[in-house]
Amino acid sequence: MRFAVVRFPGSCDDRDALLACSRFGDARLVEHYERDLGGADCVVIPGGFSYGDYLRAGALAGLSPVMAAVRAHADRGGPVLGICNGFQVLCEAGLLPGALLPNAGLRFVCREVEIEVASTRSAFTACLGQGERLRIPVKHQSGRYWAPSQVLDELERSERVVFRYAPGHNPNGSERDIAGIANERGNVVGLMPHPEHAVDPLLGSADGARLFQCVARLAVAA
Ligand SMILES: NC(=O)CC[C@H](N)C(=O)O
Repeated sequence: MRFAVVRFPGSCDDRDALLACSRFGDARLVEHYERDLGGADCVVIPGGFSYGDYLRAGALAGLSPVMAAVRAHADRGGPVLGICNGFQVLCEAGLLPGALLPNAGLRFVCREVEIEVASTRSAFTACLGQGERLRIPVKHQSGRYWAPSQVLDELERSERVVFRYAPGHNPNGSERDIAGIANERGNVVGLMPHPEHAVDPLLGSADGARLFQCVARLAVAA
């Protein structure tokens, strides 16, 4: 599998994302000004503070030239994973519904949390167990997932809530404990926790590696 990790000015987790992807395939950086993805099979939009989070986190990155290529890739059914700032970018670009608002406590949170696999109907969770718990760190100031209640109902009904914070682990006040969601086809996933920071027991957890492993395994099976 060929992974493309998209980098914007202010991205800061691109190196960890490259490391995580390189365990399961080839991984290369694609810059925000590029207009094609170099034949990548899977796109990862990493965490950080793209464009300094000016205007709203992810808003300016969502307008970058590279996002047209990401959108075309997603429209073809290609897998896209947005992590933290990447999730914010995907929401701002309209590839995922809803928005990431400032944390309920109005503080930056940086800690390990437990999340549960709420749906296996996505390219990154199809190989995981329903209800399975993963230990993964969060670090953000605008991580409170919000969408109108009809949208939340529809996300739940169509099994597009992919990850939930385990009881007592919601760090930001996200609606319905939502930690990650998917688009209708299940090929585009965004989540606030950072699987790329949890890919080795030396880091405290290797649970995050399973998302990258899953998408690579599906590609081999296809
Ligand atoms: N770790 C990150 O990706 C940070 C996300 C984001 N810019 C925030 O703090 O809200």
